[in-house]
Amino acid sequence: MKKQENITPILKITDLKKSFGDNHVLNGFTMNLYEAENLVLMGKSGSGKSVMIKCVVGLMQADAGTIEIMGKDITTLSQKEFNNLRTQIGFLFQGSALYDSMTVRENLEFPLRKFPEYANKSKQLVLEALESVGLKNAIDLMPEELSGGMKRRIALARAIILRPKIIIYDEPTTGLDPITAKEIIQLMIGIQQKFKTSSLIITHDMDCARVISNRMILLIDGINYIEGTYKELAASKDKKVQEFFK
Ligand SMILES: Nc1ncnc2c1ncn2[C@@H]1O[C@H](COP(=O)(O)OP(=O)(O)OP(=O)(O)O)[C@@H](O)[C@H]1O
Repeated sequence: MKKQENITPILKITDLKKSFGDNHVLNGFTMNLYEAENLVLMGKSGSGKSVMIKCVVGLMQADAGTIEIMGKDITTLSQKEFNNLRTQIGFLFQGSALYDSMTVRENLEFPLRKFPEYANKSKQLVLEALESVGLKNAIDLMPEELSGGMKRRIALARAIILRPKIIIYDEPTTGLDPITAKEIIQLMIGIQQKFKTSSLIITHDMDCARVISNRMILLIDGINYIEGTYKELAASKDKKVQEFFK
């Protein structure tokens, strides 16, 4: 992989700290996400991955440290500026999180509602997003009529509908059978290539990490304990690192 040191990261987290009483979850976590890369973040259950993401999207305030999205320190932004910046981030949540009472079309239109500028284009954006995940024909179906893999695809279509620069995937393959999981991984790779998005992928799925990652970070003891390619990390002699590759 090419050297990234001289390129400005699209997401830059520096020395992030967050504690809940005596529970020191993030102890100076630092990471950079670069343009058009697939970065996998791994950490044991309870290691602070969700806390970190919540800080990035403004759902939680860090105790210390900085978060820069596309060169802007989020703590210095007004709510309006921050909301605008957040449209540059798409999410694929654990378990797809579709609204059960809405059709696929309505689920996809939902993130567009807040933006009057998309009112005229919404039909086209919905169709393009569905086409990107190969499910144009599912537009009028209800979520209950979709398989788990289809739901995940629709959730992915919703994540990319505003053409975000960054996509955060939270456990994208959890709950899927191995074949469907592979299909979703291939789709994620395809989307990254088509839209040149930068992806931060939180996963416990080693197969997913091996196939998709350009780079990996292990969140251990509240810090970026080690980062490198899958191969580099898999070859580590460090016991804490080896535990992930057993
Ligand atoms: N709002 C909160 N109040 C108190 N403690 C919290 C809060 N949110 C998270 N924590 C604690 O922070 C720690 C990290 O939780 P977090 O949800 O970030 O883990 P995670 O790495 O995402 O785990 P998993 O892989 O299971 O999703 C846990 O000890 C959790 O109990």
